[in-house]
Amino acid sequence: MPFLENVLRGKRVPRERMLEVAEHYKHFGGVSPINEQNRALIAALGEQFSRDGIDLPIYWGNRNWSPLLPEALQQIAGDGKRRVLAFFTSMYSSYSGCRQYRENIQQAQAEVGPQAPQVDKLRFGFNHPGFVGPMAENVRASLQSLDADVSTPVLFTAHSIPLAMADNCSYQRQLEESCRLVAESLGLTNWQLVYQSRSGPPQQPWLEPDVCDTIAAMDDDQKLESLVIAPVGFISDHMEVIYDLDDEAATLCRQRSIHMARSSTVGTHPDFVAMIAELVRERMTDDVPRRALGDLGPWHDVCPLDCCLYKPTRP
Ligand SMILES: CC1=C(CCC(=O)O)c2cc3nc(cc4[nH]c(cc5[nH]c(cc1n2)c(C)c5CCC(=O)O)c(CCC(=O)O)c4C)C(CCC(=O)O)=C3C
Ligand SMILES: [Fe+2]
Repeated sequence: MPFLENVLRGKRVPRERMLEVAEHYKHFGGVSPINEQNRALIAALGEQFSRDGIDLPIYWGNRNWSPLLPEALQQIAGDGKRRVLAFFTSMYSSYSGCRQYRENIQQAQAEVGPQAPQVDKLRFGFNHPGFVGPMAENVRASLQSLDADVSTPVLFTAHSIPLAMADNCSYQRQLEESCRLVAESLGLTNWQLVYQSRSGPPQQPWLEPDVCDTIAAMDDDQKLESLVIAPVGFISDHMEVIYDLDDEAATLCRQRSIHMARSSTVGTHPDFVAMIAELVRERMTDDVPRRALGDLGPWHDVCPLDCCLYKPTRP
């Protein structure tokens, strides 16, 4: 509950929703797997840095639970470091995944005071071969586990956000691009981007369609035999994946006798870990090419002033 209170402070999300989500966490002993997953990613990245000859320490700061961002910046300052590169654990631009983290960093810098390091964020990786490649590999593995071919429906999922948030960022455009790149690399013929984990009040419009609504509609329309759900909007199998997909969506599929396979997120896939190191190297020297697949090109290093603006309307 204290974690959820932090997440939702000042947000337009009903209290009943918070209590409902607390139940999701209680299914897993009241603990999110995300901290453990971030520890694993940091360990893998440390090994990658050694292999790549990148002699930099790695720190970790969360927005809503310890280890918190101000503690991390304090530690960095205490170690005498003046400049930091920040990897955000989201591949996409939105207020939640971009601007809010930048605001959190500024607040943490203010807390630490004049000794606080300068922080530069790395570009988003939604169209990087080190993200698209592993995602495609995981979708292929799901198809194989179902003994299914490329005409099997694949639902790519991402966290829904309020339309008022989506209007001021490139979230949907980047997601569509990731999905298209994964789909084209595998030759998928029946895929769609849908959304999950919406949490606002019903009268507030959020990105649609919802994953479960889509499964029900597709199955009503034309009986579904098998289905792949690929959570392209996340980088680890945290609560939104293991509850909202592996429990809720999986239950719906079981009730309707649909064979469903949920693709793994990229997690600590070696190519993804190597991507993070590459994004770091890009910013250390001028001779590292900025790799990006598809039409949108490498995303910006420095956010423009109006990047991912969002003024939540209070209830
Ligand atoms: C875009 C996006 C990502 C993807 C990008 C990224 O990864 O950053 C993401 C990831 C995550 N969201 C997470 C958890 C939660 N998100 C909530 C609520 C919200 N998420 C939002 C957006 C996003 N969320 C929004 C617009 C809200 C409404 C409140 C607000 O405007 O801020 C709530 C409150 C309860 C609820 O209503 O669901 C919880 C508990 C966890 C941790 C899971 C774990 O613990 O394992 C992760 C990785
Ligand atoms: Fe969230």
